[in-house]
Amino acid sequence: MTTDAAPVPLLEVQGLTKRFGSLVANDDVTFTVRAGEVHGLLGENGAGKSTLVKSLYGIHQPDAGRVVVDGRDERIASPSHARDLGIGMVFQDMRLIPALTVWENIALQLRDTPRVLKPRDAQRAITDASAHYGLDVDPSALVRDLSIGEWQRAELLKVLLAGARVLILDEPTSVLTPQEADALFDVLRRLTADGVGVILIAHKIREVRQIADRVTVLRGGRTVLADTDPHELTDAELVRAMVGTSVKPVSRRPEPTDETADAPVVVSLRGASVLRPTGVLGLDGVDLDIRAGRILGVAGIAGSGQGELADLLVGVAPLRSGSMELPGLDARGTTTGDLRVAGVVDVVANPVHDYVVRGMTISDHVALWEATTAGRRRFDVRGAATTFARRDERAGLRAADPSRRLDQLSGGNIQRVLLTLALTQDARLVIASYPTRGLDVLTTERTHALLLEARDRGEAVVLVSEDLDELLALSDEVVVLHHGRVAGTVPAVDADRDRLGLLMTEGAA
Ligand SMILES: Nc1ncnc2c1ncn2[C@@H]1O[C@H](COP(=O)(O)OP(=O)(O)OP(=O)(O)O)[C@@H](O)[C@H]1O
Repeated sequence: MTTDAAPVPLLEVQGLTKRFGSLVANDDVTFTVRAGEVHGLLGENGAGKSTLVKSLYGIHQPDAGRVVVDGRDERIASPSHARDLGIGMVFQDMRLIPALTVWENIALQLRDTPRVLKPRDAQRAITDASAHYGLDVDPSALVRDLSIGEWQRAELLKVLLAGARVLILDEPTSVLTPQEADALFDVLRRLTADGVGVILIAHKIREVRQIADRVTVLRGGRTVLADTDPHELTDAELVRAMVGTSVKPVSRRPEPTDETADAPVVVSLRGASVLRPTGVLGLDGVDLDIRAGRILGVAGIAGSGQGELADLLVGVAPLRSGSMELPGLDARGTTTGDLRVAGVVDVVANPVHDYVVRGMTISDHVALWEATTAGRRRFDVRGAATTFARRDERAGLRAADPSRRLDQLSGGNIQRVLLTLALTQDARLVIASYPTRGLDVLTTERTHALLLEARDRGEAVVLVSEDLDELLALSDEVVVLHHGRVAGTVPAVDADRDRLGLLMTEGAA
């Protein structure tokens, strides 16, 4: 894709430094994006990737350094200024307005939005762009009714129609199924063929290999590898650049056995149905036995009932019909509080929204966790730092200092705190929804090991994930959900990507 590359880079960063108080999040960073390339921005959790792109999108103001756009020095004052300069960004937490249609959302951000919108013109522009880039989405659909993949495509269209020539994507695949991720990469190839420069924040080496033309690696806020063709490096060299040391071989589970297939049932669902807030059935007549000492993988395309299943098991969503028996849990009832005290631990799918309390430190969260899992009303904030240090040592996820505010940590570092608490809890049942989303390579490995350790201690683990490799590597069996129903339960020995993929998309035969 470099044949039509412009001689002047689309974007150049020199010596960029950004501090938050005494913390230096970006330290003398160098970074270049050329027309027609996908530039992978890599690094461990907390390395400074999001901070860098937020400076490029005008959300943060750097303390030092130059940002050169199309050969001109710019001080990017705000996101709208960035958009005027042709820089667009798609966020992890996508930012469309759910109550509006796709075209209304897009029209709101077009450069020359007229005072009176002409729906037909706007819809035609969107349909043309959808066809050109292969971004399939219905302009008249309400955003709240879209799947995550469609939502992301709508977001991309919005950014492209606003005139982006530098497109920033912050971990776009973390919410996508493998098929959706492949489709997104096809779109990125079309964009680069048109001369767009893409900045892609990514954690998975496989994806970097699949799509990135060049990579830059940040470590501890500094550029440790600039502007490099990833094909010149081995996987081990790439990971070493990110983490700074050699990496131990990947931990793989031993061959799955059926020794625990008859282990005691911890929770049993029969004909379990759960309503979504919109009033439609999210989970529809599900039969499932969750057993001690086993990992039950849950697969499905986004919105197939995974969320409702997790919510039911942790007491957030009530049963509409059917039954939930808890023979292996000494629970007084099925409220969230009862279940937590009985040893049900929840790694929520979206910690930033559903776990983090704004303004509170890690210690505060630890005290809250300890109190609710013990069914106490008293919060021991003073003892929390010590407790957390013990858990951190046991988990080995290198969580941040407990005096820091949780809402000020990077996404991956928030996840590490939650995992450190959840996977050192000695629980009865762990519901882990997308536990490695947003985690760097090493932390993902360690989290996998912790889930296997929990299983080997006899905990029942329900692992919800869109990463089929992860499900296949860890699960003893995989249940596939399709439109809220069980499309099939496949023992790990018989499971492969094709079989799971077919059940996910087609349902039961
Ligand atoms: N608004 C803020 N206030 C204080 N510290 C911040 C703020 N935003 C980021 N940081 C800190 O800056 C450092 C870099 O964070 P950043 O989010 O850029 O990392 P990242 O590489 O994107 O990580 P991840 O892969 O986990 O998303 C971290 O130590 C983070 O806690």
